[in-house]
Amino acid sequence: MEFLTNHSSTVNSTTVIGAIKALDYVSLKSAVHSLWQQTPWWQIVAITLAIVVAYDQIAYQIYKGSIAGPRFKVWPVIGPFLESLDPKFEEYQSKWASGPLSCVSIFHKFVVIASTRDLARKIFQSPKYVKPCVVDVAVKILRPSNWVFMDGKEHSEYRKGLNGLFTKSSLELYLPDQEKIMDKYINLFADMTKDEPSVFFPVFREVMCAISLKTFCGDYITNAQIKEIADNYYLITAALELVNFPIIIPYTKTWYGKKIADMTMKVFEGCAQMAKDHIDAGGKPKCVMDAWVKVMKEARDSKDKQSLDAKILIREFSNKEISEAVFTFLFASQDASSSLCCWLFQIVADRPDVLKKIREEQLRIRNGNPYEPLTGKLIDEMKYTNMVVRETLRYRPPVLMVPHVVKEAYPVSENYTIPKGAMVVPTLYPALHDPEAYENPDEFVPERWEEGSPAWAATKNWLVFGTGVHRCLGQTYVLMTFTAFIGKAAMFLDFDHKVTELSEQIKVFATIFPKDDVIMQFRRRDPTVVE
Ligand code: HEM
Repeated sequence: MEFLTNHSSTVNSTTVIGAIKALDYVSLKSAVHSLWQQTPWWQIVAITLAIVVAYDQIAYQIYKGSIAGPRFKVWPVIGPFLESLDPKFEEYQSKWASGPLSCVSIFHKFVVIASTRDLARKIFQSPKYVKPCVVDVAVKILRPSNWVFMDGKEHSEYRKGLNGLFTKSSLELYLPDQEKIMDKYINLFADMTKDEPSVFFPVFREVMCAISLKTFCGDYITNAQIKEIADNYYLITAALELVNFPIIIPYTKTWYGKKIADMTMKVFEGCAQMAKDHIDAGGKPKCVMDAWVKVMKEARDSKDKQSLDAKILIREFSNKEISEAVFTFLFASQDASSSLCCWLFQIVADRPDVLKKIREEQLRIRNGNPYEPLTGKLIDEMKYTNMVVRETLRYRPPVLMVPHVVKEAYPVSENYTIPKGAMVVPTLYPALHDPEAYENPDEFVPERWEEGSPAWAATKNWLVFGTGVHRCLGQTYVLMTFTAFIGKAAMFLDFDHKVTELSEQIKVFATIFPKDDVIMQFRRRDPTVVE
């Protein structure tokens, strides 16, 4: 009975509240309607804008909490959008110096920048909370099915299958084809600057693209295809600028970028089929595609499939899948390798003592024969040349920062939690210029990489290639290829760098480059002598 009473009283009060609500709604609706009719349009626009700006400022204050960053968003809503169109290295540096964690907000995006070694490492090693992110349009250019967009277990399984393509023993197989391209460009450098110096930024980009394409596709890719891809690759970099329109509109940067990416992947598909035919016919692997196809074949032929540790390789990959993955290798390597190439040639040219030591070493390990073909063993003996490459990577790390997206609220420090959906950017440069790890960090000193030295001991600071589950797949490749390339170039060419007031200044274009684009002249020399 009591239940019934209570029940009926509930029904009654609900009915009454419902009636009041209905009344309220009707009167509220008519009040809003008459207010709408009485208010001039410009006042409505002004009020809406004020609400948006106030919401944006309040959200910024809440997200910012105690970390460093502008007190208010000086430019409402857009934030420092205009500065981000033309990023300046010095502005990045002052941001890193402003605090271990600092922030900016551009449009709706809240970005947290981590500038200490330990915070950067922590972020790289927190796949539970973060994953690497690329600009929106990258998904369209690289295609959504691409492995680089995988996360968690799916990513690590796939990655296991790729690691073997870039081990030292695999890389040794690719050396003969790589050396052909190195020789070709060493000659070209001398020919093209016979009469006067030239700007080398575009030339170094072309060399890097050509070496990568030869490594990935061997002789399946023709010289004409290499030339076409190398000539047009900059359209892909331009399409993937940090600030870009996410929808692909015909004849815009992103449209051209996608066109070149599709064309390149089409070429790779054809190469993948040729690699399959070659390996099926019992051929030896000579390039990355061959190596991949060979492991697939081994898995197919293996009686004991479980004994293969990379289970992912047991399945067959289509030509399209291979082409998409190989495209990501090109994409990941092209800008960073071009940056390293520019700085390496400039730095060596500006330091005749370093150039001389490289030559001495190259001739010594080849027993005086500069034409000795490249092998893994020979590159292992290039200790000093390797130290020069390593020090260039430390002194001018191509990748300054690696943007990540926060998957769930991330307590990155005792006092600060990064909100879900924000971007967090671990930076690499400060760790690589940390005076505690590297004495006089702003000086170029290859000798700091002598075996057993403090620089070697500071493994935690070596963030050139990132760390954790997404660490660079190509790091051994980079050290081997560049050591071999600068070693050969030093023997066969005299380097002359035209130093300008911009040579040591840093330009940010995806990675970093000398601001004057490296003006150089090369002359052929007798490779059998040091002086
Ligand atoms: C100087 C040259 C290079 C530098 C400085 C560099 C640097 C980096 C960095 C900082 C990352 C992000 C790592 C992380 O999130 O922890 C990365 C990722 C990657 N790099 Fe490199 N890289 C270089 C060349 C290459 C080359 C030559 C290749 C391929 C042959 C390559 C393939 C990749 C791939 C596939 C990833 C993504 C790995 C994943 O998500 O699992 N990189 N690289």
